[in-house]
Amino acid sequence: MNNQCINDNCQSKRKKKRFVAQKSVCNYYNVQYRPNCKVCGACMRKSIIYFNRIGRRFKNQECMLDDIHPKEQIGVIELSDSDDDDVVNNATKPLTENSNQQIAKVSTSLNIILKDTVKPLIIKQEELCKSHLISKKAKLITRNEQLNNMMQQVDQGLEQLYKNLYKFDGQRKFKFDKEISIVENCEPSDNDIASVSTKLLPGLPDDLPKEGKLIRRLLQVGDKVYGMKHSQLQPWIEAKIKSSVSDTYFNIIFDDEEEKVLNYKNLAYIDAVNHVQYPVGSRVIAKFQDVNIELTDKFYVGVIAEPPKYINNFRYMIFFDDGYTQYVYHKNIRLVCGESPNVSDDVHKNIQEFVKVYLQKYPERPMVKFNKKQIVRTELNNIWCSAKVKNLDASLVKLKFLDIKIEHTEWMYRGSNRLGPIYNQLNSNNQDKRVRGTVLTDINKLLNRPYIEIENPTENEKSINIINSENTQKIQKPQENNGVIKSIKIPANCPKPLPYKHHECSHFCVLWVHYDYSQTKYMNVLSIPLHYGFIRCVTTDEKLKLKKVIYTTPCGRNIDNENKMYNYLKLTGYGNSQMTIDLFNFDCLVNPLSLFSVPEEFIRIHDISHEMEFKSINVVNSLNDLVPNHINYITQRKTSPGVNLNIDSKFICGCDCTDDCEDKNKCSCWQLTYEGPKNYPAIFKDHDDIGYSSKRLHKQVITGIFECSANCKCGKTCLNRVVQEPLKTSLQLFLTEKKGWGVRTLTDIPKGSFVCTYLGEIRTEQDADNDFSSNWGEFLADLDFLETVEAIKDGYESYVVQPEDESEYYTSSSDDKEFNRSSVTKSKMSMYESRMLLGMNLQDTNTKIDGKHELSKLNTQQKVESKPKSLLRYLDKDCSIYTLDAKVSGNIGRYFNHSCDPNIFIQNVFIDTHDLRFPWVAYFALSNIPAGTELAWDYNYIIGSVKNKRLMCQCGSKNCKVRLL
Ligand SMILES: C[S@@+](CC[C@H](N)C(=O)[O-])C[C@H]1O[C@@H](n2cnc3c(N)ncnc32)[C@H](O)[C@@H]1O
Repeated sequence: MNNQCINDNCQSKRKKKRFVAQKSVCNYYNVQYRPNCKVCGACMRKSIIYFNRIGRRFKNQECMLDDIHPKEQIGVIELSDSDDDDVVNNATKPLTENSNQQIAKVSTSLNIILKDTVKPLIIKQEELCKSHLISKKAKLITRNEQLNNMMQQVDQGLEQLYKNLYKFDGQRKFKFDKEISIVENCEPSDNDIASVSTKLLPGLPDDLPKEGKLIRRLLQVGDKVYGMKHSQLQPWIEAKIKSSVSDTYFNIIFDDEEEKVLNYKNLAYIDAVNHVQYPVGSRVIAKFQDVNIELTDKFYVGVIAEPPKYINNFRYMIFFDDGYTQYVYHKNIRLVCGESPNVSDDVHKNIQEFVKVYLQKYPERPMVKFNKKQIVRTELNNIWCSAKVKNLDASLVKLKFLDIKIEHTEWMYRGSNRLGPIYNQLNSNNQDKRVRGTVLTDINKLLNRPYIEIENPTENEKSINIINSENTQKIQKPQENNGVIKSIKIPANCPKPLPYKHHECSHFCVLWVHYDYSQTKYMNVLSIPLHYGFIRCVTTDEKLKLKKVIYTTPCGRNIDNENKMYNYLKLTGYGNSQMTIDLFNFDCLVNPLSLFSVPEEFIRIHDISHEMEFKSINVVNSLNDLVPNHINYITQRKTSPGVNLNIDSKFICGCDCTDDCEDKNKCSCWQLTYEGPKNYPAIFKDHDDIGYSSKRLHKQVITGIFECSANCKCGKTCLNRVVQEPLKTSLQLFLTEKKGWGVRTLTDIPKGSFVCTYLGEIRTEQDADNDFSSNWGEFLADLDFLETVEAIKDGYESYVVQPEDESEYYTSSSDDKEFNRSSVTKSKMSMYESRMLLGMNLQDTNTKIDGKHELSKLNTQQKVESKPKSLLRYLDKDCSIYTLDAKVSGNIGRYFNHSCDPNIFIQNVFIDTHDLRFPWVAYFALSNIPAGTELAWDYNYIIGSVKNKRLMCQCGSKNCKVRLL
């Protein structure tokens, strides 16, 4: 039989006598009452003393709650002192009818007595307890407020500490310690011709007159002149006017006494003009310098093609009649005494058409943009050869021809149609009704191949401005940027990291923060972890003298890189509610708390997506009252009749991964992404660089990305699911001053982040072409994935073949050499097919005139040949190209404007179908993008390709190409 005291903390000896514990005693010790419960004498006394005290208070009408109560709460305070044990014991004794009546009587009179005596006491006690609790509640509220205030102070202190670590100057820029220099987006070194404009520029030469009206003086008998003694392509010789035959014809005598009657268009003044500069288009003779053939200081006839300016070292560019182009100083140029109203009528037939078109279009000049060592297909003696860029000088390029027996190097004008890119553009420049072609990807830029750009005529002025405005530059904010960068506050009641104690991490480390992505709609994406128990700070690594980002996890661990964070998330993740790695960023130039904020009054529409996107996209107009034209906002692509898009998941393969597709070698979807680049080893050198890394994309994969899909075993947190996720970036549609509507980011976007997709209606090319409402294709984007991949093949070997000095290009490994060589041979075949045609039908104008000075075809125009045939031609009839039309139906992606200095790029991604004609079109960040910046991509429009359409570019970037179309 259990003889233990019901008080767990009973101190009395085991042998001491135990009594039956009544209900009230059990209550006092918070033990459930049972008839055989026992209590020792001491513990019973203690409870009786307590109840006596309480009873007295009750009787004296004092608040019972003011007393000291046992620590454990008492379930019931029983006022009766009836002995249940007695009741149980007595229950066995039979009661007589008489005694029953007596009990009933006593009970009634007791009830009456209790009603008269105890009830008023209970009512009083109720009142007392109520006021006691009210005053206690008030005290707790005050205390709670005090604690909240203290919490706020701590938060403010922490925030200040945070700001100090960032050195946040209120205008969002970060300041760094002096010894640290962080170079972002380095310019491509002095190889790049663009860098010429930022080099230290020379001063104005003393002998260079100002611009002004050119006046030709009349020729007098006895004047010394230069005359065309032999032919237009030979040097002009000094002579004297012997007599005038008419106003325009003169009899001249050369030094060797030979006489000739020449028109004044074949005579030039003996001295350089000194009152004004020679304008572009002036007919002149100039000293031609040719180091190769030692033929210097002789005057040849030509036309001024470019005026002297900072960027060309204050020299004139001259198109000589024999086809050469050279820079010449003012002092080495003489004005021809007369010229036709159209100066091109006077030049040699070889360059006549070229000069005519050039002067008509001037100052707009398409030129090939080169980097040193690039290889470019160039015409020489009617044959297309590979030539390597040796040097650059403003508008000229020095090329060394590679696949010819006799060494040949020459300076060429970068706009010459002997250069493959210019030639191709001229030949493919059949004007169209709408924009098309390489709209989504410019292969040449991407692969660092030479490409054409229109020279910016104001470049010269710009470079002067750069020099003069140093330090004094005051950028006036355009009105469209009517917002400020604020730093958001993480609410004080958000979980904060616990002090670190040694432990193994598991999902318990983060379970308590209750992360739920569906609740994050209004948070900056990078601030999400900071709302759920993480802290992020920037510290200086004393050893490396570099700033670095450290996250403190909810369990107090410090993590300083992406890999460790990924492992942490893996260890602590639980199901689908785990955080993904793209919510974290370890770049100290990115601030997860920055938020671009515009005054409320400029917000015209709260959400242009009508809550179809996970993030609302508000429409802001700080310029006028306009709102965007209505569009049918969509979050999935639509198809128009005739487009057979099959997104049945049965037709795509899926992976079996259960590791979030972390092991790329085991994931069959990742392998699909790797497949394309295998054909282009010279372009995709580093296998690890291809595709997503921690859900970010740092480099475009032209051969496409294949994401995991509905058919895969992997879950939502898979590393190969990026573009298919709902919109995470906080975007805003706003009215720009010169480009219509545009899109800006409200938060900092780290480099490589997925921004959003470009959605529209998929239409057949023919359907889009015939639809006049599509206009010139403003909202069309050709799904030109296949064409783009084809374009990589085309000319692939010009990227690989470096026959001149192989050592520079082949890697040291002999295996690699073999690899590259075989790819050269392979691609040469296709090159042969596609390019050799171009060499045919060229006029043979490369004849020697004077035995020394070779006639070049630098500027001569060749007959237009048909475009190289594309593989697409051989594809099935049904494999036509499709177009995304976002004019009527589209998403936020349709509003992104063009910039010549873009901050986002396009990537083709396959998700719901592996039909290569139907990629998803996705935008990714090209660099870290600060909050408040407009997002813009390079439209890659081919200038002049749309009939009757001319569009000036308003992107405002330093490298603006002036024309968009
Ligand atoms: C795809 S839409 C972009 C959204 C457009 N701004 C709007 O208001 O709907 C392309 C059009 O935007 C304008 N645009 C885009 N970038 C431009 C730029 N850099 N300069 C001038 N206009 C530009 C041109 O009118 C172009 O036809």
